[in-house]
Amino acid sequence: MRPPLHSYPHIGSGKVRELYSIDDDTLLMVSTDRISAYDYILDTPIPDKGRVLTAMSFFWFDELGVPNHLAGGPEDPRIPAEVVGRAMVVRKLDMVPVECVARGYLTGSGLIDYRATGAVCGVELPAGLVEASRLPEPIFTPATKAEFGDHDENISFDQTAQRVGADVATRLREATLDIYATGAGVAESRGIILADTKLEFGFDEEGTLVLADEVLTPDSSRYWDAQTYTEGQVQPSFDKQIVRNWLTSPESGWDRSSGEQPPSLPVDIAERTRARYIEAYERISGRSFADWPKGV
Ligand SMILES: C[C@H](c1ccccc1)n1cc(-c2ncnc(N)c2C#N)cn1
Repeated sequence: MRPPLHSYPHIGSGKVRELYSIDDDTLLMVSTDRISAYDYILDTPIPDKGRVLTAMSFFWFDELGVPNHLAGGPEDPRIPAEVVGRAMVVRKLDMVPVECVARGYLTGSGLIDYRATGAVCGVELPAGLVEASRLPEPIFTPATKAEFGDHDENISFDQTAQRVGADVATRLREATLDIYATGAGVAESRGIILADTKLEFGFDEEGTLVLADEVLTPDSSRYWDAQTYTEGQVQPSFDKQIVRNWLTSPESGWDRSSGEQPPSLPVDIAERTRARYIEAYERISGRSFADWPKGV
């Protein structure tokens, strides 16, 4: 008999995820079907988004083979029935207070930093790079963890070392770049570009640096379709572009500059977005989403 979700104290909320305490050493991380766009959490859920992104994290934890915080499988008996398939039982860690970002391409806040300084997080880059340029080699671009709703702030490696020590900063950079390289290589072989990703790490009770949080999901990474990749322009998001295009189309009646909450999504937009998440998972993992557990 699975415990009810309400039997676990709720201890944290992210934009699209919830965190509960199972016991002193274990947490339950639940992914919802919520989707964010243009810094808003939309009021229309994307059916199965939580399950697809959880399936992706389980795939990557398995594929990467590095120490991670998983404490159970997708159907662990501690997972309440209503969230089976979109929850992970994880070891409680002493989390490192740094967002560990790897970038293989120049976009977003990295492009803004580059245009202002010629560098990203203090990493000097060649002149002449533009939106979506592939970098000569992937770079480690850490950031501070922003409060709910704020954007993370990019910091340099030295600033990271001041926060966590030079040795840990070095280990974070190495682990982040290694994981990105593996993820980008697998994605590329499936016709998908992993432009960048954000990882989180923590220390377990033995002092081992452990990969935590979600891993290489479309919520923690930028995924682009390699077939449409064109340097010099903002790339369509593999998973969110359908939503973004509808929200910025006359059909939605929404004005992005208004500061107003976006309207509800039409059913077909939500359904097509669900299909994109499933396509990303199945192409990258080579697994069928139909085989993934589902709660009640
Ligand atoms: C940002 C993220 C979060 C997710 C979902 C909802 C709200 C926050 N979060 C994860 C931990 C965390 N703390 C201790 N041990 C761990 N293994 C983890 C993990 N992962 C703290 N925050």
